[in-house]
Amino acid sequence: MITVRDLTKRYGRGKAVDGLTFTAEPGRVTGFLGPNGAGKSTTMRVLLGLVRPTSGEALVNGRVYERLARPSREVGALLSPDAAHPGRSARAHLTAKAVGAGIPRRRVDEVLGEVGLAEVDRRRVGGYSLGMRQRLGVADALLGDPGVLLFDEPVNGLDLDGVRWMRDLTRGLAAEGRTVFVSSHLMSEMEMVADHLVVVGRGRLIADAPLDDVIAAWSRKHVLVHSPDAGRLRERLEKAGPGVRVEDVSGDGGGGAGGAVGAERPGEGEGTGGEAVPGAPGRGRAAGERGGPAAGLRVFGLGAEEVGDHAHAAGARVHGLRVVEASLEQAYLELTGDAVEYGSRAAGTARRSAGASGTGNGAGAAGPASPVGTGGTAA
Ligand SMILES: Nc1ncnc2c1ncn2[C@@H]1O[C@H](COP(=O)(O)OP(=O)(O)OP(=O)(O)O)[C@@H](O)[C@H]1O
Repeated sequence: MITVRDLTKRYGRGKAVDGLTFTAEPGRVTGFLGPNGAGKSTTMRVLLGLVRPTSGEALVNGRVYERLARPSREVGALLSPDAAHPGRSARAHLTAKAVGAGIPRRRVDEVLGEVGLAEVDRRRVGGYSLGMRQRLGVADALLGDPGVLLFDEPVNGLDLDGVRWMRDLTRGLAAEGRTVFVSSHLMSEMEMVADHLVVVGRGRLIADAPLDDVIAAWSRKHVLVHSPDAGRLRERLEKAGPGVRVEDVSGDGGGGAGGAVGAERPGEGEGTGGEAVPGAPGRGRAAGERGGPAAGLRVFGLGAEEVGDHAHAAGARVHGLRVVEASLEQAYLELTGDAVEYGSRAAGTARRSAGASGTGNGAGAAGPASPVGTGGTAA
């Protein structure tokens, strides 16, 4: 179990971690997600006693690292693939650590087998590929058979096989009842591996909730429709039933925390299979082909066919219509839109226009507008 309470770490004037509170429970993979510089590594380093917090605490099994009786039996960590000396063999590295920590030598053979390095255990680590060094880092973390595991960006630089292997291993460790805490800036990877997410930006908590809740609450499936007759269409849709809700895409920056639109994401939109929608927020509206500009509506609670039928019945021209699926990537961009330390201005603008403002900088974690707060889940 990991408990982080009101943790702050200051470097000079800046705060790498700023009042962070969350827990990571046994038996599940807790994804620690955030853009570069969000404070993930610093939090892990505080947990491991490598960095002293400015205030607050970070506990493993209820204790600060220095107070753990046998630390390597309680917590194992993969912080970097380069933790072992390049001149040593994997076996020598692990044996030295086992001897130092009072761990039986047979455990070295077990972990070498577990990570698939048994055949190359006497080769110098300097000749290992990144994937092999990452496996050695995992063997190191598992050596004391700890109940808590911290993996900092474990799939960075791994090929597909390595990513799959790491994913299976991570899930397997949680299935054994361990607390598995994995950092990543790759939302797609987290979607595959995490049960629960702690999302941070600029050192502050943005969300702390089960993965499915983050996706559902922040990135609801909806239909995006663009029409030069949006007013008429909106009127019609609003009468379609109590479960139907319509938001204006333009104007207020997306109508709240609801939905980023696929076309708003960097690298997406124009040119993706001809489904680009004119008038994506932040870029101004494209003029309608006939008549006035096409305005965008997000329609929650109806399918694409129904929206199309309503448009037809209302006599509203449709210039674009597509289903926006819920995805973690989309949710992540919404959540961290204002919390990106470095990033292109255009991307940041697009994200903010997707409704992230007001949820970034930690405000959303506790604010009443946030459906993915710490309140319900981090007790
Ligand atoms: N030793 C240090 N001295 C000064 N600033 C630091 C130090 N370590 C981290 N920082 C700063 O603290 C902030 C958080 O860094 P941290 O490495 O914890 O973020 P991260 O979420 O792990 O990012 P990344 O995904 O890029 O590794 C960054 O702005 C970083 O520059």
